[in-house]
Amino acid sequence: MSDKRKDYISWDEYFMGVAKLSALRSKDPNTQVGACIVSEDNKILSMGYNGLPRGCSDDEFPWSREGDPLDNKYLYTAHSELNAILNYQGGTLQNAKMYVTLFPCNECAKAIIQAGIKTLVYDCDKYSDTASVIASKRMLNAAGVRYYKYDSTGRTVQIEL
Ligand SMILES: Nc1ccn([C@H]2C[C@H](O)[C@@H](COP(=O)(O)O)O2)c(=O)n1
Ligand SMILES: [Zn+2]
Repeated sequence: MSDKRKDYISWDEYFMGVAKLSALRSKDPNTQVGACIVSEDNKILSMGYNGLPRGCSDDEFPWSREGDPLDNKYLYTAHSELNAILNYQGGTLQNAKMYVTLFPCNECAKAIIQAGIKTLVYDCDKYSDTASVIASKRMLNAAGVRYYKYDSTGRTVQIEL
């Protein structure tokens, strides 16, 4: 009898990998974010990436970061975390875990808390100094949502698409 494979990916690598793959669907030219929601028993429940709401054309709405608020992306883009929550078609996300490639903003933190998600695993935290992320952490702490940084193994995978 042969031994089992030893170099299989861990649960964290698997789910953060799915979040990273989801991010590749984003049309945002500056920051692509992906999220993957997982049940307590490691089943994938939902995924999302940042983009425009349904019916709002990727080619007609702005992707710029600057200028008049009505002419840049910020008022229009739906964040990956919110999309993952809204994409869920099942019952409840109570006690679920979210893997996300970028630390959630304050608005997504509210949705995460209200959805009953209890654990958050994030990769990048490049906006940690902003009021949005500081407020997000304040709310997650108050609500008892545990969060920790993804501990990357540095392993790379190549997938032919
Ligand atoms: N946790 C987050 C944070 C941001 N987003 C989205 C919103 C925008 O599409 C983009 C950020 O753009 P930037 O200001 O870096 O040019 O990422 C998200 O989905 N989740
Ligand atoms: Zn957000």
